[in-house]
Amino acid sequence: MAPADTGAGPGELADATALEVLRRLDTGPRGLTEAEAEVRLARYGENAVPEQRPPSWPRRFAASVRDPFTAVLLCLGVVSALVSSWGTACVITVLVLVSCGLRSRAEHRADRSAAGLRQLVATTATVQRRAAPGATPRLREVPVALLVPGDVIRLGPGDVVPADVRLLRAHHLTVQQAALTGESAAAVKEPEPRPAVRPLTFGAGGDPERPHLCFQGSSVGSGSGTAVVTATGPRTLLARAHRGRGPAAGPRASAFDRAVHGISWMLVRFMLLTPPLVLLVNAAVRGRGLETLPFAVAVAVGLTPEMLPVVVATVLARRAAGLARDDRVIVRWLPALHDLGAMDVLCTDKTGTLTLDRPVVEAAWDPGGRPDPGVLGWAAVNSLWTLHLADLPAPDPLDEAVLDAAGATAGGRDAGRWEGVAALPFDPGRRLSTAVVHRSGQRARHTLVVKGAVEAVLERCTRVRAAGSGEPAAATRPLDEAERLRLSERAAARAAEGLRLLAVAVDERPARLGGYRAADEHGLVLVGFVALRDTLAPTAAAALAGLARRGIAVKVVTGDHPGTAARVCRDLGFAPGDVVDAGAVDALSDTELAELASRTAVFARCTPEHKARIVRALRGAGHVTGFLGDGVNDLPALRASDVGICPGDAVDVTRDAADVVLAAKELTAIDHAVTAGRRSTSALGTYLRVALSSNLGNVIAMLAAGPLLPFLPMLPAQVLVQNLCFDAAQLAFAADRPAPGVLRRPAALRPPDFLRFIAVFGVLNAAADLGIFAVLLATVPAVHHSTGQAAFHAGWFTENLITQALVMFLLRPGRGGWAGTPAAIRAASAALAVVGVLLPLSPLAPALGMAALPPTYYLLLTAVLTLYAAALRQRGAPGA
Ligand SMILES: Nc1ncnc2c1ncn2[C@@H]1O[C@H](COP(=O)(O)OP(=O)(O)OP(=O)(O)O)[C@@H](O)[C@H]1O
Ligand SMILES: [Mg+2]
Repeated sequence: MAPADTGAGPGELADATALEVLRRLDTGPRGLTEAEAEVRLARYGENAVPEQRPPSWPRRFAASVRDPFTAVLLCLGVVSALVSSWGTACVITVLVLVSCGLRSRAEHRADRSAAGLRQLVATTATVQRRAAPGATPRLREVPVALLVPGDVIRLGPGDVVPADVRLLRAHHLTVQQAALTGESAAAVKEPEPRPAVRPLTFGAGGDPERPHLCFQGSSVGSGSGTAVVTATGPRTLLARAHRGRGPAAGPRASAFDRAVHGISWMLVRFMLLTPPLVLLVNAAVRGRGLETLPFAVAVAVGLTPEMLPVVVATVLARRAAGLARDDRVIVRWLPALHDLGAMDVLCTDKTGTLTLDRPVVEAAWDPGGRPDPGVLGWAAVNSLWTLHLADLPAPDPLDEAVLDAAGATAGGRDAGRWEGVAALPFDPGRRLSTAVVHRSGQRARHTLVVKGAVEAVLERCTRVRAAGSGEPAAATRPLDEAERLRLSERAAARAAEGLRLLAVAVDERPARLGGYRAADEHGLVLVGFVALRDTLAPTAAAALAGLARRGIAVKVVTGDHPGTAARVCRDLGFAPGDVVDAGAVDALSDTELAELASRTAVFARCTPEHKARIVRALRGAGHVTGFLGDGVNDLPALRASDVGICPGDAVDVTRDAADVVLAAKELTAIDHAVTAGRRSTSALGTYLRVALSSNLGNVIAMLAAGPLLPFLPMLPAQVLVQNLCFDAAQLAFAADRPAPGVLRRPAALRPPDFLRFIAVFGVLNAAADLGIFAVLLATVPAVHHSTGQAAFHAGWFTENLITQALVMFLLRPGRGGWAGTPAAIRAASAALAVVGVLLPLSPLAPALGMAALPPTYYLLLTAVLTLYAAALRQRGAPGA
């Protein structure tokens, strides 16, 4: 029988019972058979997540047209068409088309080079399927794309909900649904439907506020659940919310966006001001009317760095493609590359990032510090039953290590004689996990078995087990403050050896019917400690050293014990200084925290919120802050950072939120990513400085020429041809290779720095132009007649192109000059100079309104250019 058509999503199933939903989907709690899943896949298609689909060509093109420069160019085009200045309108149209085309192509290329890698780190879902109708169901990881309606899946901490689902079972499940609702607080989910509290604003797609429904794109924060898939692919709520919208914007407004927007809007204002200003000056001084409008528009076009979007996209895309190819680093959206280059602080988590998170149990002791395998037995009871009862898709590495080690011991075998009643799975806020169990056949008494961070467990204990591994109630004594202190000092001493410590406590109570909550974790009896050793990530030490060389301050922010954190840092050759316990930061204001954070290298015992708050404080203090982490507890900090980085084996939600994924797991790849970021920023900065200062110089010269000359200094067509030549030559900056010195410090695009630079060199450029005006007025015969004016125009055209060619290599930072300039830029600037000299002498000259110049002009031009080059050298380029 075919399942009910799930095209309508869970809307009509919203209030149905779990059984009813399973029946309508023609499935059962044991899941589908592989054969049935295949049939359904053919029928419903793949379960593609909307934002992972690459945008189509028309969409990409449309997105590039929305750029402010393109928009202003189009406005100028419309103005030109209105005054029938068809030549200008055509040139503008060509500029827009070429710019958008080149930009789309660059982005498409970068996408393609990362696509292969994205497959490597693609998310999977844990699905329960059967080989044949009679077979037992097996849990299996399948690519998210292969899920079909009716599949039964497991959800655990760190999972991204892969499709729209209806819960069948849940244990303390919380999900974050920001992707759908924008609400960042976690929502509690449970299988019992509650009637809608408000009308279904989400139409037939279902309502994220319903507790028994989870939706594609949400992330599991804590707890676990089993659910049946109700809608996949284009039928999910997320897909429907996406429909009709362009590709999803980047995760947040980054430092790059702010910089580029700052610069863009500054220029757009200039450009909009230019035409009225040119008209006004010409009308006031020379009494010219609207006939100067085409010229005014051409000047505004000349000021526009219309190739900026292309150069940005090409530079970033080229670097991103290089990183994907050579270092297997995926830059999920291009502006993150600039932020990597600008990053001056990197906060990193410890477990799973600097260490491998494959701990091995090293010892277990009773509270007196004597070896005691019985403690491990209790820890194993906790691990086994939290795992079983909470339906976790995969065990936590700590639990896995405990179970591995206990398997061989008597305590471990003993674990099987208990039966589970309830479980409160681990969450990084509580730092505990609890299993409630009873002995086989003895249902009247429940035993709470708690394990977790030493301080978290100790503060919930009131008694200590005296000795031996017998029943918890056998021989206990009260736990007073002095003993609590002694126990935590002993634990701290072991942590300082680099061990990860867990405290284990139990309590026996009369059985009860109601469920258990975190509030029940009190009045416990401490039974002892389990110590685990984690291995350092092989590339972590080299990566930390590399970051220090790049001028990036590293801060370790971990949920682990201060002692363990300090030791791991020392083993990695990183000085921990005074480790701050994150509990102490709660009382601090944001400014106090920022001050503390700037001089602290290690924060321990951080909750996920602490990690995020530290990142926000550093950003607030003006640092471009990166965050490197792999776990669910890193998610808020990753989102709060300027650039979120995660290793390739991070949990799904973290990978989903990161801007940069290190697919090869090698942390040293961060160094290459940072270098790539700084290189691209340097190339963009050079392009902007060169393009803007010469454009500004030309505009100043044209404005000055209005009152000085009885004729226009250049015809509109000439302004546009010159502009096209500049644009073509400046595309070479996409290939810029900055000097090594540039890579030693964080590099960012800062609008105020640009303004200062552009103002100085713009004026210098205008001075050279005015110099050449004087030369031309002195050397060109009959300058008041049309032939003389054609020669004048040619003279300025030649000078403009050569000065532009000069700045292309004189204004590069670091080792500038001819020898230190990449071949592509040398070739482009030489070509520009050649065109500048030859075009006025070529057969094309009359068509463009230019005429040949007298030889004395060339002599004097050489003098002006020499002076100009000397001035450029003297002012020096930035970063030299
Ligand atoms: N499965 C677990 N059961 C009980 N306690 C746990 C479990 N996992 C971790 N803990 C305890 O909770 C503490 C905090 O864990 P959390 O996951 O927040 O950080 P972490 O893994 O120690 O470090 P990092 O933040 O560097 O990843 C751990 O140091 C450990 O003492
Ligand atoms: Mg971690």
